[in-house]
Amino acid sequence: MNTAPAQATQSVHAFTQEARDAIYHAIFSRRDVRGQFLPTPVPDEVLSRILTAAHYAPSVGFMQPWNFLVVRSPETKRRVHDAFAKAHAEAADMFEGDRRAMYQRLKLEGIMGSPVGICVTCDRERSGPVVVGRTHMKTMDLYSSVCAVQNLWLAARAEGVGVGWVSIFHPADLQQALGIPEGITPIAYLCVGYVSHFYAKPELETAGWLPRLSMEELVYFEQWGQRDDQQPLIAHLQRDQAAAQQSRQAAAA
Ligand SMILES: Cc1cc2c(cc1C)N(C[C@H](O)[C@H](O)[C@H](O)COP(=O)(O)O)c1[nH]c(=O)[nH]c(=O)c1N2
Repeated sequence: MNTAPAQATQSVHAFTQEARDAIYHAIFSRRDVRGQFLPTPVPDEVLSRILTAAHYAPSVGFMQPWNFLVVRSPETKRRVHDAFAKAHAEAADMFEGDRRAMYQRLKLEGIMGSPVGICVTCDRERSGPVVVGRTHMKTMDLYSSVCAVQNLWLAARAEGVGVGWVSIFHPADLQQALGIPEGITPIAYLCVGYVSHFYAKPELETAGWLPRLSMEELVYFEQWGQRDDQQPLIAHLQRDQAAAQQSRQAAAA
């Protein structure tokens, strides 16, 4: 992907081309990993870098509402897996016909197979009831913890470590499995570990569950729903999405 802006608009603050390429490479080759985990332990120095990256995420009112609960024991993982299995069986019944059969064939977790689990949480009371930026949109603290997850996910990809997000739980069951008190919201249970390979495409895309959407369908101008193919931005988006597709294939090869 040609990530370099035209020379005239190059910011003096921009990273070098090599550094920018590395960032985009992490973004486009990051995958949700469910099944290719290796038993190789993730060294603490690597885990520490990944968790520190998570902690440097943006947060509403600088609330930093997250905690990171590291799970290594098979007994704890088993409890988490039991909670998943219950919700997963219920989830299958929510899909109809062919979709149900297809859902049942999907692998949607790597809880026992990954060496480390990390539960990212949100403490909604962390900095008191009135938070800068959360005064009117109350879920901003939850989104902040999600930002931490994304930082963690990208840092892990750069370290060659796979991450798989599991969200098929009754939250109360996950809380019970991990001893998380009622006032703390579980945001993500992440399966973390080295992998044999990263797939080029999302597994749900490969399975035919859903395709990747085109950028030009998603970008509106001035008013909701207003598309404009004549905007020069659209041609750039088409080129960059095509390049992103190619770069992920090259990365997988
Ligand atoms: C909030 C949230 C929750 C979940 C996910 C993601 C996110 C953002 N994903 C992963 C999801 O299926 C995956 O990101 C998409 O299919 C796109 O694939 P890549 O992440 O690009 O590989 C996910 N995957 C899975 O196997 N079991 C799950 O329960 C979940 N839950």
